Amino acid sequence: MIRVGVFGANGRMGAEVCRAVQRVDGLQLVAAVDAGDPHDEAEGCDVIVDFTHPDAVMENIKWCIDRGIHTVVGTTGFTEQRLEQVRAWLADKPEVGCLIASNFSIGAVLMMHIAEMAAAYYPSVEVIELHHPQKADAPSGTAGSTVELIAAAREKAGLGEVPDATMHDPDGARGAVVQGVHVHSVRLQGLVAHQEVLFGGPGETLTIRHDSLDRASFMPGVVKAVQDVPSHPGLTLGIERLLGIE
Ligand SMILES: NC(=O)C1=CN([C@@H]2O[C@H](COP(=O)(O)OP(=O)(O)OC[C@H]3O[C@@H](n4cnc5c(N)ncnc54)[C@H](OP(=O)(O)O)[C@@H]3O)[C@@H](O)[C@H]2O)C=CC1
Ligand SMILES: O=C(O)C1=N[C@H](C(=O)O)C[C@H](O)C1
Repeated sequence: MIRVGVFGANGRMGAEVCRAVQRVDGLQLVAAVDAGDPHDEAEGCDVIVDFTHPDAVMENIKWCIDRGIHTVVGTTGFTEQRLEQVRAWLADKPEVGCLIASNFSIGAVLMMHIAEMAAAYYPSVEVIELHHPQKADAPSGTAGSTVELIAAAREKAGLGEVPDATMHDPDGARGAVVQGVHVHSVRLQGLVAHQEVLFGGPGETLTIRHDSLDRASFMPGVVKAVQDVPSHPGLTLGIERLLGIE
């Protein structure tokens, strides 16, 4: 039996995770912690799942690692600097695992993987991410992970700059430029989490789109991560290995 705690338990994702954990044999929900609650009720957990806020997540991860508790982290806002900090904390606790994923939905992981494959073949690329208006950050963590994969694939293929990346754009109508790729963030009532990756070359375009229509889409990935993390010490990024995608 894996004893599971959830940080951000009253939030949109945290509440869904609490319900999902309670439905799975072999997992036991023992702590549901939200902002302002004392963390000590989560002391005896084997794994803590964090869906909180980019401003809170680092402190939460440190709290868990210090106590030898494995973590599954869906909260966004990770930079290379933050990941280095997590690696440093884990170095002092070699038996502890921490899995951080910008997106736990299978379709989103496949979208990123397919975008990485396509990136070498098209000079033009842009990302449009679309989310509910309560989302705390922009661009999304998924868009950040996607452009990181695209940028690496472009570099490996010897592609130079995206052709129109230096256009005069005084009002930001062309979106943010992240790792050389234009990223547009739409926030709209009625949406959950969606992303399009658009590729363009001579006489053709390719659009890869993923839609999370319900937060249920993230739960199989979160549950797999909770079951996996105790046997995988150190830092794991993404759920690709859990899905057999490399
Ligand atoms: N990786 C993935 O697949 C996904 C990632 N996300 C990410 O997860 C995060 C949360 O999203 P969402 O559920 O929509 O956000 P919500 O705002 O609905 O939920 C976050 C919850 O965490 C609480 N909280 C804030 N700080 C702490 C803390 N220190 N300890 C415990 N609880 C805390 C908040 O309380 P209060 O409101 O009082 O501050 C709130 O109840 C975001 O970063 C989002 O991008 C979302 C969906 C999927
Ligand atoms: O805040 C959300 O809702 C989501 N956040 C993650 C992100 O920033 O990529 C994952 C998904 O897009 C939903």
